[in-house]
Amino acid sequence: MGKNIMTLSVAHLGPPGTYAEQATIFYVKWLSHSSGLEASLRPYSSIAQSLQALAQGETQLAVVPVENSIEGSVTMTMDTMWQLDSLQIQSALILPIAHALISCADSLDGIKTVYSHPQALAQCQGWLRAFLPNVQLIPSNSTTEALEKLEYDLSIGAIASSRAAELYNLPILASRINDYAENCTRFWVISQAESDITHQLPLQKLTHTSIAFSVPANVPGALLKTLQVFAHLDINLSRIESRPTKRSLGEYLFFIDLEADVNTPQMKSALLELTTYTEVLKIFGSYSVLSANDQ
Ligand SMILES: O=C(O)C(=O)C[C@]1(C(=O)O)C=C[C@@H](O)C=C1
Repeated sequence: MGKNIMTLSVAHLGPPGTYAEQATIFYVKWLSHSSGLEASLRPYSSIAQSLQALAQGETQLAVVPVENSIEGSVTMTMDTMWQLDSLQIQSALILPIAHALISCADSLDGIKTVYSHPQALAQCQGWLRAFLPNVQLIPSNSTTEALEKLEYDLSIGAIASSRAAELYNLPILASRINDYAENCTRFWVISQAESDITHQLPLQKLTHTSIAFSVPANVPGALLKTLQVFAHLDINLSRIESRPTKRSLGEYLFFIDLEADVNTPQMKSALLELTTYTEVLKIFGSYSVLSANDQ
């Protein structure tokens, strides 16, 4: 098969109009400009399903949200990355997020229920408390999942992007309702580990590495020992998050982003030394960060 002839498919959270789709469109345009690779978009109904589709080979890439500047980690992404084996991060991209309240109601007074992804509801919680204190908030799989209901029920609102409102031809009742104006979400572009696609994607300077691990016992210094490995080798951490192992209360997995390329001698020896202090260690790979700010 010709190297650049096949069209890649990219899984993302749907239905159309999500921020994940917006991030995917940005990445696909960037791919086409920088390497001539063409890609088609495949929406899935949850973040977990888009990663599972990738793991099962239904698509070659997936674009998933990882972290938001207001609300922090997207837990569904972290948990699924841990559960699925052999996934590799190819790029990170940062997308500015501006939420709108979309509804067919005449005014805010008519709204009884607001749907959105839990991340979006959380990013607008102050605005919701101030302007819609008595509405019922209903979490959905994505910001756009409930949009099709809106034209049939004037008492429903949804929080999504103004781009989504345009796409579904729905009115915006309030714009820029996120509690902090500088709202950004980081996404990862993911492939299967050691897949052919790795060799086709444009070469980039690998500036970050993401890993996750569990520690063998809940003893004093267990986390400290792992962090000291990086401190001693002068490797900077840009993020650390914990998630429950789900095995028992008080037991955690740690997700760490490092500012270094996995192929450097320091990182190679750091990761080797790290295995002495970890139970399970997953290396999600090295990548560079693209900014979708100027789209
Ligand atoms: O529901 C969407 O539109 C998404 O793309 C998901 C998601 C997220 O999970 O963080 C992405 C960006 C915003 O932070 C809000 C929601």
